[in-house]
Amino acid sequence: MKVYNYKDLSKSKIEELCSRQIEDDKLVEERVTDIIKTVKNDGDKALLNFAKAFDKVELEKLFLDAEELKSIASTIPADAKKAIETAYHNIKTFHQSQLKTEDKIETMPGVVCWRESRAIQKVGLYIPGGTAVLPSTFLMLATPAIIAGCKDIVVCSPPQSDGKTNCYLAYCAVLLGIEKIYLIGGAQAVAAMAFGTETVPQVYKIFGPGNRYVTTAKTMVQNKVAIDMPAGPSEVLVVADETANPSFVAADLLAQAEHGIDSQAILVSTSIEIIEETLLEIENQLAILPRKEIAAKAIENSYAVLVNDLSVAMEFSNEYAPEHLILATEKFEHLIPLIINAGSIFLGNLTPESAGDYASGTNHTLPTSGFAKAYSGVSIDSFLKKITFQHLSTNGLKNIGPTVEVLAAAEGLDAHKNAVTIRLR
Ligand SMILES: NC(=O)c1ccc[n+]([C@@H]2O[C@H](COP(=O)([O-])OP(=O)(O)OC[C@H]3O[C@@H](n4cnc5c(N)ncnc54)[C@H](O)[C@@H]3O)[C@@H](O)[C@H]2O)c1
Ligand SMILES: N[C@H](CO)Cc1c[nH]c[nH+]1
Ligand SMILES: [Zn+2]
Repeated sequence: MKVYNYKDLSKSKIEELCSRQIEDDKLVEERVTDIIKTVKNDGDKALLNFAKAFDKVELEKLFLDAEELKSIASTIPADAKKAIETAYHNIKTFHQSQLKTEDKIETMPGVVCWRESRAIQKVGLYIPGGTAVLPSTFLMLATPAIIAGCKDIVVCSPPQSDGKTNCYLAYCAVLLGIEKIYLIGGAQAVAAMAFGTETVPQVYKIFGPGNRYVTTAKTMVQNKVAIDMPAGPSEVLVVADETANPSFVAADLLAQAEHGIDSQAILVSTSIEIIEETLLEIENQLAILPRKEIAAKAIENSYAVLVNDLSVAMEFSNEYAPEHLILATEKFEHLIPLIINAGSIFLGNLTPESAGDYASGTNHTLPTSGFAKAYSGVSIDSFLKKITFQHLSTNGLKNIGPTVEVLAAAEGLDAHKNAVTIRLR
């Protein structure tokens, strides 16, 4: 991990450090364009071929039904079952609290406006399963979809080498009442849900994180379906001062680094001692990690920045716009108002990012690659449309009518003006 001193960084170097561009981005785009086209043209046949090519499995069929899921789920160990249920409870509790009814507003006497929410009827959820199968993502996506009231919930996840899925995903399906999992991964899953195939239903909005193939596919199908956000390779930025614990900081950096070689783990600190001790701790902790090759590669592509005070650290963080921001300091309260761009925040030295990944209740599907400047993470709102209503009484029509008539005339739109005039007569 390279160490920079903020005061030596030019504006363009800061931009470069905050960009997540990877050399072969073009190649991934070309490959994904081809995958989408093939799924659009060949439907299920393409999906079976891609499963063979990318997931190394010859599937007999493209989904597991309720009976099969129940049977796989029955093999889950008791402690995992309990942990999934606890996580589900917290995620459900937090997301249920986001359901709000808005007030009706009288903008002028007799003119009443309000908004009501309606669930998106057909949604597609992508559950990653390449380097690691993520049942936690299943909970993070399906729980708010169900609370919001989505009617058709299509779930795709890459198949295992035995053409099935694991007991954790299957147990989530049983717990959530999801009766089918489509065994489709990568860009082809996104294409299948965007365009539909003989077997996979077409949806209106696609949700879920994934690798660069998945994320590129989601951005490419946006003229056909809505998407939650670009939620690509995981990233974390830790702001640490002299009150931070280097072992904890190293553990948090490695937790995101182990997701994939293209993950980013950034440390911004006011203390060179904390940076140096964290780097040593990373080496120690890496040595005993089963996924050490992946994590080491991601750490190699990451960096640390020495700053002279915490406000500069926050400035850098806002420019980077991390998916996860950890404030590893006892003085985190003062920093909260300075946060502008970030997906989810972890406060103080005792709040590991993993808590949010699994079980605190907040959603772990979050914007990456700087998209936290404009997108929020998944929430109940992601599964809802907000529809506006208005009602004019006789008095309301009299009050608002002249304003509409004048503005319509100013735009030269006489039919608009007449729709009011005819009622005022
Ligand atoms: N931002 C978030 O909210 C968030 C949350 C969880 C996970 N993540 C990220 O999700 C990602 C999951 O990635 P993953 O790879 O483990 O699983 P994945 O399910 O996203 O991707 C696996 C699929 O990628 C496709 N694929 C692999 N190599 C390919 C190739 N050469 N050409 C075409 N397609 C190919 C295959 O179809 C395979 O099924 C990680 O980067 C992780 O950091 C992000
Ligand atoms: N850190 C990931 C979001 O970037 C979420 C996750 C799932 N499992 C473990 N972590
Ligand atoms: Zn994680």
